[in-house]
Amino acid sequence: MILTIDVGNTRIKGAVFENDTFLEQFLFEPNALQNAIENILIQYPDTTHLVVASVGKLGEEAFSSLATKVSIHFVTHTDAFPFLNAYATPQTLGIDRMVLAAGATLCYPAQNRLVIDVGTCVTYDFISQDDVYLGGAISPGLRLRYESLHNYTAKLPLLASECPDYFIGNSTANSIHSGVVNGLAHEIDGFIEEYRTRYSNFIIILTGGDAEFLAKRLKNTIFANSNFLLESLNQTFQYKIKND
Ligand SMILES: Nc1ncnc2c1ncn2[C@@H]1O[C@H](COP(=O)(O)OP(=O)(O)O)[C@@H](O)[C@H]1O
Ligand SMILES: CC(C)(COP(=O)(O)O)[C@@H](O)C(=O)NCCC(=O)O
Ligand SMILES: [K+]
Repeated sequence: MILTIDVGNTRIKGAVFENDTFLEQFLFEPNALQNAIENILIQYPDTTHLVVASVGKLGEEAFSSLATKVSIHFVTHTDAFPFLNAYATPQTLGIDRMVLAAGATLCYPAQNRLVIDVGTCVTYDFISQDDVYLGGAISPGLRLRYESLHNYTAKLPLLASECPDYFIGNSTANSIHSGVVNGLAHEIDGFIEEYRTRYSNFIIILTGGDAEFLAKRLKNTIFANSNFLLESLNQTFQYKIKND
C-alpha cells in the first residue's frame, strides 16, 4: 500500500492506495501532521511507502521522523517522468504540475491533454499527444481572488464563496460573487477556447479544491476529479519504480 501526500499552498491532502485502488482520503492539519500519518500507518499497516509532493511550506525534513516506520519518497525534478519537458525553466516548474502532467500522460495515452487545477492558484498544463510537456499558465485561485479584493481595498468585505445564478451583481456582495466566480469561469472557458484554436482535440482534466464548485459554472461539460493529483502521485511513483 502507498500513502500519497499533496502539500499545497492552502491544504495538505493524502490518500491510501492498494495498487491502483483508491482506499481512503485524508485532510491534514499542518501542526498535527506527523501524528495523523502515524495513525494512518496503524490503520493501514501494509503501507510500505509514503510518497510526498510539496509546493507548500513543508519540506522533506517535516517527514523525516517517520522514516523508521515507512519508506519515504519526496518527489523531485530528478525523478523519472513519462514526458519530455519543454518548459524553459524546468527547475522552477511546480512539482505538483509535473505530477499532474505525469498522471495525465499515463492515464490518457496518445492524446493531447489539458490539466486545469483550481487550488490556491489555477494552473493550466498542456501535454501533447507525443508526450511533450509544453507549459500552460498560472493565475489566482478562487479564494485568492476573494481575499485579494478584501486585502487590497478599503471597502470590500471578505466573503465566503457563493455560486451566483446572476451575471449583473445588484449589490456589493453580488458584484464580488459575479466578478470572482463568473470571472474565473469565463477565464477557464476562454482558456479552453484558446487551446481549441491551436489543437482540435484534447481531453480536459479539471481538478483541485474548487474543481467541483466551478465545473457546474463552465460552458464546457467537464467531469471534475478532485483527487487527480493524489491519484497521479500513485501513478508517478509506480512509474518511477519501473523506470529507475
Ligand atoms: N475546507 C477547506 N479549507 C480551505 N479551502 C477549501 C476548503 N474546501 C474547499 N476549499 C477551496 O479549495 C481551495 C484549495 O484547494 P486545494 O486544491 O486544496 O489547494 P492547494 O493544493 O493549493 O492547497 C481553496 O482556495 C478554497 O477555495
Ligand atoms: C503555481 C503553484 C504556486 C500552484 O500551487 P497550488 O495552487 O497547487 O498550491 C505551484 O505549482 C508552484 O509553486 N509553481 C512554481 C512555478 C511554476 O510552476 O512555473
Ligand atoms: K493549483
